[in-house]
Amino acid sequence: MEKTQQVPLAREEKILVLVRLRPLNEKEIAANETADWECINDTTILYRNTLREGSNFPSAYSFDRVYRGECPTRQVYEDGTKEIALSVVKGINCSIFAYGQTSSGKTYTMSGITEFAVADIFDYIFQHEERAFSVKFSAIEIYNEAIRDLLSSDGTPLRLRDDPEKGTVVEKATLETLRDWNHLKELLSLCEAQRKIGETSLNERSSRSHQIIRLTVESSAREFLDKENSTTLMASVNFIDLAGSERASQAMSAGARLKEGCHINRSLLTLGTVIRKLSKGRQGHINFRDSKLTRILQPCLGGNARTAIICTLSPARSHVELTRNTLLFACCAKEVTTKARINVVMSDKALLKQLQRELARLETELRNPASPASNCDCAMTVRKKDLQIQKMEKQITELRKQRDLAQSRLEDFMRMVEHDEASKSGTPHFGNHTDKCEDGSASETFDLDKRSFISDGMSTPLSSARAYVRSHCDEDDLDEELPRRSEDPSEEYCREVQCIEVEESATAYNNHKEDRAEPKNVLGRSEDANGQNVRMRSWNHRETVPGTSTPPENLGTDFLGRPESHKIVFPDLDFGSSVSRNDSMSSCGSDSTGAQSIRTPLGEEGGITSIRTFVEGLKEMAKRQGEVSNAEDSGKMGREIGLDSMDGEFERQRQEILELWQTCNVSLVHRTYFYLLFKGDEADSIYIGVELRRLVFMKDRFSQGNQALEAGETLTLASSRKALHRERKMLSKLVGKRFSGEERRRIYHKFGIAINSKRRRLQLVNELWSNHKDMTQVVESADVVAKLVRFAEQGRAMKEMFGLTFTPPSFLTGRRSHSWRKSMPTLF
Ligand SMILES: Nc1ncnc2c1ncn2[C@@H]1O[C@H](COP(=O)(O)OP(=O)(O)OP(=O)(O)O)[C@@H](O)[C@H]1O
Repeated sequence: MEKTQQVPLAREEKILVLVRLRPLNEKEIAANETADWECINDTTILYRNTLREGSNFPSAYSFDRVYRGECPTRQVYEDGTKEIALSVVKGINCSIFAYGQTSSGKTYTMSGITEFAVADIFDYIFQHEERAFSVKFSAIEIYNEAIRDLLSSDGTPLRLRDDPEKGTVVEKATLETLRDWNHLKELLSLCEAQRKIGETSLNERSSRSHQIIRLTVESSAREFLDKENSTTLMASVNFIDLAGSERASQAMSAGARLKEGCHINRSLLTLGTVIRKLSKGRQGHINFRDSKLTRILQPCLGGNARTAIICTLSPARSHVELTRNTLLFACCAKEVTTKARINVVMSDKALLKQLQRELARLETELRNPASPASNCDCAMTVRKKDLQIQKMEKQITELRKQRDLAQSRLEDFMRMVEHDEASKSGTPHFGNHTDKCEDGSASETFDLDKRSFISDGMSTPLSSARAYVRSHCDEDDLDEELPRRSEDPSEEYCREVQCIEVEESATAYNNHKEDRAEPKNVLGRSEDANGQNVRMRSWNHRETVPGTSTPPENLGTDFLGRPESHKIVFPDLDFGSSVSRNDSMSSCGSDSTGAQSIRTPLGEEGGITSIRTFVEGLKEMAKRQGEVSNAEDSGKMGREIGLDSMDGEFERQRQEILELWQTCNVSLVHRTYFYLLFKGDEADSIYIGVELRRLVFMKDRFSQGNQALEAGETLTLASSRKALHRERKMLSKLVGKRFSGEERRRIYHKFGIAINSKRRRLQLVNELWSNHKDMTQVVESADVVAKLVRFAEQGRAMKEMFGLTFTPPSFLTGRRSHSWRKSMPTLF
């Protein structure tokens, strides 16, 4: 019989923070330094300078463990970091890093910890012959904000790439499959030789870069290898030796050392800020992207990983300030929570099979009502669902009306545009309009019928805005001095910008998604960044490996495995809002991720024939997961699959959206509408989820140099940039119309534009939405664009119309819905 896939839970835990005090070194002793710090027990370190003046700083600091100078690294490893490091063999990502001022003992500590941990990992592997393991090694350093591969003599900086599934990825980093202990030692020596080291007055061999050594461990049960239902555990452990903070005056650095010191301090400052913000509970924007170090470390700092930080200290009085800084960092770090999961990778076949089984089960249950005992419950549920369906049907009718109204307005508007074009060129146009684009690229036929597509869906403001801008892209008379046209197309633009969906877009989008499937290797997984197949390898070098430690028991058995590729994943979307039906639908959207792999069969196999079936199905899935969760860990599962409310996620997601808008050159009008409409109500979660997925997809396509489809248009990074440029030009035309002279002056002032500067309107619109990190600017940009497009007059109805493709009538009315499937991708 086939194994049932467990739905493991995520485990939230605080970062483990250890403090290691080194003894005074020879130089410090020679300089008659006093040791001002003392570990008074296993968890507390005390500042003992009796001469110190009254200070605001505390004298005692407590952590998970503190270690005195004479304490060996082995002990720091054994009772602190070992358990975390060994999580990797159970499919849980983990990181151990050393933080502290220069010469405080980071490299000393991390080199020992790395070797002990790898020895134990080897040991575990040899004790578990029933599983086939593969261990890969990679090492990079971040030197002066450039990333270098420590396993390659080629000094070319490596690039960071944002991968929608894997997060931030270092491109083209060498990945060595570890053979044995000697191989590991060889690689470690290579890293040591390659790493940037320099002499400062505080440390003869001061590390001038942040070093990250990564081991990626994969394992599969031999019994199931090459079988359809094989699953793989895959996780990485990072050993991170940070460069040390330093004062230029103390390190006596100059020239190259000084420059290095500046880079080191800057990136550590960003790390400190990130940790400080995370310690306060992840509200607001967390600036992970401000340095390469924090981008790479993002998962260890609050993401899907277990993390230990070893803060190293010098006891010397002369270093008291830096020591205090380190302790403050450590105090914040101990408040940071991470949420590690078991990372399970399923083969495509196994995944498909499981989903088909699940689908069949749900259908059977719906067709044959449950046992008499639960009939009553069932009837209640059905009644409830019926009521919900009726309510939604009403909403659909209402939305249809709004859509039809928008459609007729759009048609009027298009007629007006054609008329306008015809009168300009002197040639009458009926129905079709050939649209010349600014870049001189191939013109496009603008067909009213196509534009009014609206059979089932509605477009996002983005698509409509673009349609309008395109239809006017021959208007280059944007200079402030040029006379304005007597008609004001912007009026229509403002009204129409809210409308309608191109149904074809969904189809094309879907097709693209299908095209996205990556090449698979024999284990059914994608190739890694180097194009190497990620394959199982058995381990055959028992005799060469030192260390005999026993693996920790029961590590993470109650974790939630979340996919990076085809992992078992239940929908990421928040299900908690009142629009639960919509949420349910979204869980069936098409995506190329693991989530998609789950969803596709539902749609493609046509197992869902009515909304009731569908809703029940999803509900059942959620319930099933809830059961597993209860069995394993009292109810956390609910949160994992999003049954709770948005839980403060809103701010984080909104920040992500702001950033993605900028990256993907999303229409300013779209941004404004979205920003002003969705302020974090419970019911907004679905829209936010939809927007995020759409943007992530678009960004992903762009970053691969591919096209994305948006409302039926093929977009590339370049074309989206151009569209945005055209939109800015259009908006610049409205500045004079919408704002009085006084208002304009005020706005120019706000955006730092000289009142008498040339083309100031264009300057202004170029400033709008130009800095997603500056929330004041975001708010003001939204305000200005809203006024330009008269958003305020459009009312709340817009919210419901905003890209609302998840209530396709044909689906809800029970028709077997082709268009439903087509409309789904806009959810992602
Ligand atoms: N706990 C310790 N016990 C004994 N010696 C130590 C200890 N920690 C560090 N040292 C010694 O102190 C010196 C500096 O240590 P190390 O190079 O590890 O510091 P670091 O924090 O990595 O410095 P940098 O940031 O400049 O690279 C080394 O000679 C090391 O052997």
